[in-house]
Amino acid sequence: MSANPTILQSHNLKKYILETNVYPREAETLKELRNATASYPMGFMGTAPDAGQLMALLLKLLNAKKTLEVGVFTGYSLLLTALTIPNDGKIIAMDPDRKAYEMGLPFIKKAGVEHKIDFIESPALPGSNKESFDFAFVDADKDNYWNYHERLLKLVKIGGLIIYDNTLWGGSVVWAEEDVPAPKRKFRQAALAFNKAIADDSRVEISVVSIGDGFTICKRAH
Ligand SMILES: C[S@@+](CC[C@H](N)C(=O)[O-])C[C@H]1O[C@@H](n2cnc3c(N)ncnc32)[C@H](O)[C@@H]1O
Ligand SMILES: O=c1cc(-c2ccc(O)cc2)oc2c(O)c(O)ccc12
Repeated sequence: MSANPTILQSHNLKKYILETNVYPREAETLKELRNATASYPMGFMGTAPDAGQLMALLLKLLNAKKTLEVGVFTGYSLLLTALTIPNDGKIIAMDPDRKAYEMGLPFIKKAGVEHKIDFIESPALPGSNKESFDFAFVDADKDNYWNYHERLLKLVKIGGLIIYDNTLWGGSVVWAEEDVPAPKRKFRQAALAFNKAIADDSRVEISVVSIGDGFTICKRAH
């Protein structure tokens, strides 16, 4: 897996998509946050901008107002969501790493969307089981995705969406185990198990999209 993971077959094709259709439409504050994150430790973990563009489109299609985010880091996906939902929308965002969130906070403030964010400095998941969210984005500890899924199916409304990031884990889901760098094997196994389980889950309609590091988009069916 490279420092800038892509599962598209061609780096040139990815560059073309970014330069032609993604960067020209990316909000200035998001661009600034992305650039600042690039020199932050583990900066490569930020959600890919092309995947973010798809997420914004889905948020708009859904008219999402109340959302949940598990795994904030410096806040690329958080700022993107805050810029996309209406002015009276709310995002509950959970991450034990307040320092990374605070690195991105000036960009959130500059964008004028801080009032939409309720940052919880804690590992997920929230205590409540009340179903009320239109949308959830999960981009945290990959070996916990199934636990998040079970919980989110109680928290997201019927018809709502859940997106899981990194479900193709740098494309390594189709590699031989011995070709995967040892530190990456645990989350590869987690992605393999998650992808198999979600395929069998009739509570959701799904699409696995080879964008960013792999997005699994789930619509709660019942
Ligand atoms: C890949 S980064 C998130 C990237 C973010 N979506 C973005 O666009 O910049 C993963 C984050 O998950 C957080 N994390 C790890 N375990 C977690 C947990 N149990 N609950 C919530 N967040 C967690 C880490 O602290 C890290 O900031
Ligand atoms: O290399 C990574 C690592 C993570 C990661 C590790 C441990 C956690 O508790 C959470 C996240 O996440 C990544 C990620 O989301 C990404 O898009 C690329 C690389 C990594």
